Amino acid sequence: MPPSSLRVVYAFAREMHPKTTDVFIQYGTAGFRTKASLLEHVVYRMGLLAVIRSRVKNGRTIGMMITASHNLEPDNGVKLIDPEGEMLEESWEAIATRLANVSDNDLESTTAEVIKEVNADMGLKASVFIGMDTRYTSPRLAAAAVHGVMALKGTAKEFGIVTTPILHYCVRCRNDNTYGTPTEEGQFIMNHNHPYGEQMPDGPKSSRMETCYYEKIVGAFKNIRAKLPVHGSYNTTLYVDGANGVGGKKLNIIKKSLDGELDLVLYNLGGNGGKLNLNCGADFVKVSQKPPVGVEHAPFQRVASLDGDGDRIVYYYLDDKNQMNLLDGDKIATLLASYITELLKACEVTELKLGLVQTAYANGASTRYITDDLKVPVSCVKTGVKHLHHAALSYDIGVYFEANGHGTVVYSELAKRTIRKIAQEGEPEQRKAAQLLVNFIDITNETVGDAISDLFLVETVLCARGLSARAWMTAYTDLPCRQLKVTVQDRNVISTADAERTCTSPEGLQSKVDELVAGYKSGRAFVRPSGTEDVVRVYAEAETQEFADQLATEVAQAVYDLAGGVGDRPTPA
Ligand SMILES: CC(=O)N[C@H]1[C@@H](OP(=O)(O)O)O[C@H](CO)[C@@H](O)[C@@H]1O
Ligand SMILES: [Mg+2]
Repeated sequence: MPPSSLRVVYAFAREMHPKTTDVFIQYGTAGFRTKASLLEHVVYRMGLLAVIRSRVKNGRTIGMMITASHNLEPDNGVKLIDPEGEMLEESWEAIATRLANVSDNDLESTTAEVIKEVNADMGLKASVFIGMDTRYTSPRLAAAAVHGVMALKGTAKEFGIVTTPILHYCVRCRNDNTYGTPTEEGQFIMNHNHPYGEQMPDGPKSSRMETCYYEKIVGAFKNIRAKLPVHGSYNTTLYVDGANGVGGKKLNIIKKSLDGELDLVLYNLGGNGGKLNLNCGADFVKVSQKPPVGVEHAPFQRVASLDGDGDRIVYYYLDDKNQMNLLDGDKIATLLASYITELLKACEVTELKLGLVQTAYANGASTRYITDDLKVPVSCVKTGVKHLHHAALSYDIGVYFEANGHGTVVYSELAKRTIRKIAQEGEPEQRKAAQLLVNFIDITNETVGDAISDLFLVETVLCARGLSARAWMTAYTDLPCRQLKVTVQDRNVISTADAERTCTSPEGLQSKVDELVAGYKSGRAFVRPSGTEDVVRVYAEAETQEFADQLATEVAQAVYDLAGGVGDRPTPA
């Protein structure tokens, strides 16, 4: 691209999306995330970067999702999606941070430098898919994204309000039509064809694109249900907390096509003044260990709680003493892994290696259960789905979940080929199990953790085993745990190693944590800087809730003292 063309980049930025703040912003665990009012120039610049990335990937489609997930309404964010539907390659995060923080005056030259450094052929076509969550600031940011894409002569397609995993899925399908229906023919709310860019046909004015996603997941769910009679203590009524976000809205569309196989009773769909993620949603339920506001149910009723952008899910029920019983990402991962293992055994497949991936936040009891009872290999990686996803790809079948309910299952080509072959050519009993497994794979959104896909996977296993949530709970008993946040002057003074389980700086903090942990039976604790909030996170578990709370408070105090705490000292949990 001749240098003169880059003037458009500068002019657009100055006129429409000027940088109005000097606050430094960093591409973290989940892209950029901060107050929506500080983001417009960042999103515009990510539009530029998405085009450059698309060209480096030979014109393959890149995704841009406008969301701040489980954060409250005033926040927003943006993250890029790579061609396979995965998170942006880690080495590009620093480039994203650099481009987001340069002054408007330096934007033109920095863009040119980046293009040179990554060796992008700016003569190639470029395609970017853009989706957003339900925040009122999202449409404005999506417009900034489109402008960024157009400034570098890429083609932007807007999907409007979608869950994050729907956008990941669509990006993957656009680049690999064996995974799903090619997205060109789907529903596009709007095409922005640059006059010199790639010309994309308008899709039919139906919801074909989403139907493709729905067809994949719900179609496979209905297929599997036809083979699995409802029995035992499984009940087809499922209550759902939609966090007043996009996931509940999409389930409301799906609900009508379920033909009674699953009776979804939906709450917190965003109407009636319900505020996004406020005292509801998967993150609130997991961290506070309290039921969400706005959901009414009888004791033992199974409830699924989604987060604001529909990529996380946890389950819970209240018992007859109104006590919270949480079935989190660890419980979901173990449920799915044990069912897949059971089906593989019935298929008589021994050559496929199944493994589970967790983070340090996984409850110690779950890790012990996986190793001792399920006898499945388990690895621990750094927080953030990209780390889990990559580790899971090293298995033929990799099950990964963060304790907060973000996860999925990935299957290698060998695993899929092997299972499909048995489904067609195996002995009758093997064939039956393999056919269930084929449907199970189809329900899965392998690109990223997906609350909707995970919901149907969980419901499948519970139905197949005739389990109530109460019976599912008995697989193992969680160690009581507590999470706290500490505000410090600069959270980057904390460095960690060993999948974030050991703190390597500031000096003395880890030995203090070790000393505190040693005072508790079944005690475990660690600290790490958050990648999405300006805080240090503290995690502790111990034999009783009282001890877990106490240990967490003591560790939080150590962080405050040794890592430059600001504001109020941590108060007892
Ligand atoms: C303890 C915890 O739940 N951390 C979350 C949170 O990251 P932090 O880096 O801890 O802020 O947001 C991430 C993005 O949603 C998610 O991947 C991660 O698991
Ligand atoms: Mg989310």
